[in-house]
Amino acid sequence: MPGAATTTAVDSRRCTQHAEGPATVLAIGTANPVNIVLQDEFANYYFDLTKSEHLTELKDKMKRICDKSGIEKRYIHLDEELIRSHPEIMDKHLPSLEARVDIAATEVPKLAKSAALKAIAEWGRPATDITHLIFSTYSGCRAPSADLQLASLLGLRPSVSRTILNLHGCSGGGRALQLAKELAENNRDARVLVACSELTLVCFSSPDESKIVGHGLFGDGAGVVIVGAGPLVNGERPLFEMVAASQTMIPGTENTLGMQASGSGIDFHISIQVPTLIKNNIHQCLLDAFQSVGNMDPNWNDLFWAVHPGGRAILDNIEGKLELEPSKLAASRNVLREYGNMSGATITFVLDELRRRWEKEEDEQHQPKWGVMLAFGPGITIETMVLRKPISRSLKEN
Ligand SMILES: CC(=O)CC(=O)SCCNC(=O)CCNC(=O)[C@H](O)C(C)(C)COP(=O)(O)OP(=O)(O)OC[C@H]1O[C@@H](n2cnc3c(N)ncnc32)[C@H](O)[C@@H]1OP(=O)(O)O
Repeated sequence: MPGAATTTAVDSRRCTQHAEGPATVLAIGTANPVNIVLQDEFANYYFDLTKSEHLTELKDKMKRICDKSGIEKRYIHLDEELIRSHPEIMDKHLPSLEARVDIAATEVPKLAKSAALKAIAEWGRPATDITHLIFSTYSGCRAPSADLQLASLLGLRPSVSRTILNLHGCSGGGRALQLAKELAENNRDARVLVACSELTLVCFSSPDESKIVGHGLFGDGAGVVIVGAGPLVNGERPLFEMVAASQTMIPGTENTLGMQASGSGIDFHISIQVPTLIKNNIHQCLLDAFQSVGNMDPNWNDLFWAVHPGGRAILDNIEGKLELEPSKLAASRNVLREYGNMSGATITFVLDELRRRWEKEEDEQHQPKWGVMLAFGPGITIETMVLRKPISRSLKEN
């Protein structure tokens, strides 16, 4: 009977639809715009660009922030030429959201494509083998959105299962990676392309006391990670095992970190309390994460660390609170120094930096086996993922 045959097929599919192994990161690619701004020249560059030289106190404050930021350079798509063709971006009294969204609609997926091509090349399989796409950005204000654009730019199959995450801010990368883990483990043979692409263009504005810290820290970049669970196929190489992931928010902090669309672009707010709030809550958050995998009393210095470098003070506070050796946050500090805070894309750069450091180290035996990834965003939301270095790189041939 056709009905019985269908039921049998559905039941049998339910038994076999899950992956055999844990989700793993299989490849990472990153990209930045070509325009580089040096941090020790940023105050002059920014106040000149925005014709705000007369705001001397604010400019001095920007210099102090830049000096203490731990950043050496940032990549910023917005340059003088773009501003000349869109003067409304500089004038908060003129509507500019439409112009910003128009530019971002092209540039955000384009930057993601550059990162994705590198990740796909490392992965070694055709782009048409991607089954799921998750795109995270704070620049999206239209549909169809950047996920569809990227799928077309990469020639993904029309049936690729797409999800767009919008305005998760700096925790967007962490959120997207958790979703990728769930998809990979629950859908046999799924290969999930996670793309995070961020351009400060949508929130760029002339100097303003309330946004000065963001303008002093944020940069542009895109990171792409390909995630898949076993059985891995010939050529696939696991970089990180994604052991367990969780999201939590710090109660009562809804108004401390946020973004909102306005006529003149995306407005943002970053409270001076953010580093302290993270410091006060990080220990319990980590204990919960490690207890969920049966490790009741982890030694934090035995782990490797991939922490979103939201700002130098956030890294300092985490290091101090957990009494971490200075080397533990070296990958995060290096990414902060070389790129600034690229919001949701930053965590992919940190993972990339970590694995590159491992590749250069000769003494693989003494590298930590377990690690943790942390990303922070509006809420304040903390995305945590317990990671593990893949036990074996020997793969199942097919
Ligand atoms: C958007 C998202 O989704 C998630 C994110 O990642 S949001 C970004 C998260 N990042 C942060 O919250 C920034 C963390 N802060 C820092 O890294 C550091 O405070 C800093 C680099 C900005 C300054 O370094 P510091 O060691 O604290 O120096 P400090 O001398 O205390 O501060 C320098 C100036 O910055 C000001 N400042 C620091 N944080 C500020 C904030 N959030 N807003 C406004 N001003 C701020 C201070 O008041 C001080 O001003 P004055 O010099 O006029 O007194």
